[in-house]
Amino acid sequence: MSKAPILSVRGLTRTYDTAQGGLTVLKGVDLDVYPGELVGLIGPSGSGKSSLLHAAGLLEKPTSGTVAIDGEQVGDLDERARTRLRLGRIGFVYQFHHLLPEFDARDNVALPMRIAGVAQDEARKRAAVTLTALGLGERLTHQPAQLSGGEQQRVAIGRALANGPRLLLADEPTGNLDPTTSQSVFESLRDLAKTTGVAALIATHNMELAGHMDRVFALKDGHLEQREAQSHAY
Ligand SMILES: Nc1ncnc2c1ncn2[C@@H]1O[C@H](COP(=O)(O)OP(=O)(O)OP(=O)(O)O)[C@@H](O)[C@H]1O
Repeated sequence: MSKAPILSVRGLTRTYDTAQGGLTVLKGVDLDVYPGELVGLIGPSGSGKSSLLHAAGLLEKPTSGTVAIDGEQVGDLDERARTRLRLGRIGFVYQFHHLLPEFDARDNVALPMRIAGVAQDEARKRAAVTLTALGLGERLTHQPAQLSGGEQQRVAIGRALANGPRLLLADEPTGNLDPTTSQSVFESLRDLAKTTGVAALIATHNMELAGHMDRVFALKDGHLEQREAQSHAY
């Protein structure tokens, strides 16, 4: 691939202190994710997928190794700079959407823009455009409880993309959805990655979805092993 990677991880290790001593879950992970690319991260429960996402998303510092976002090494940044980078350049999608129940769909998506300093009218306008692209143009003023699970997860994707991030990190984004809904939420995510050029790293237990990503890596004994993405059209 000719373009520079958006996420570049080198020699990443992560050891947790536990009552039984140090538990090393990542033992030297190298990974590049490129613009517009969807990379699947698979592995059994406890293999370290979330640990890798948290380090890549600057939520936690690795024990050793480096993380670069858009070529910028983040290891030496102070907490304030990391927070700014996270807000502006990284979007997160979780298994459970964590939407604010008292906010409607549009305001949930507008919120990260408001935090980044965008005026309310403008933030709402942009949120409406994003939600319309996600097929929710008719649901802008619905609160999360008035939306289906798949719709809620689409709002969560819209919120993750609100500030035009370069990197999207998703932890089981379709984990609590039925297969058909899960497929259509994944397709929305894939379309957005392709149109916006965001680089996406997606942890999943769903092998069917993993097969539709551009590349797939399995975490095994603390290391990444590339797997063949058996891509076939839906
Ligand atoms: N803060 C922590 N302190 C101690 N151990 C931890 C901590 N966080 C995670 N672990 C352990 O590290 C291992 C990897 O956890 P992680 O959440 O990264 O796995 P995962 O692959 O995302 O699992 P799952 O698919 O179940 O979400 C697990 O054995 C977990 O118990």
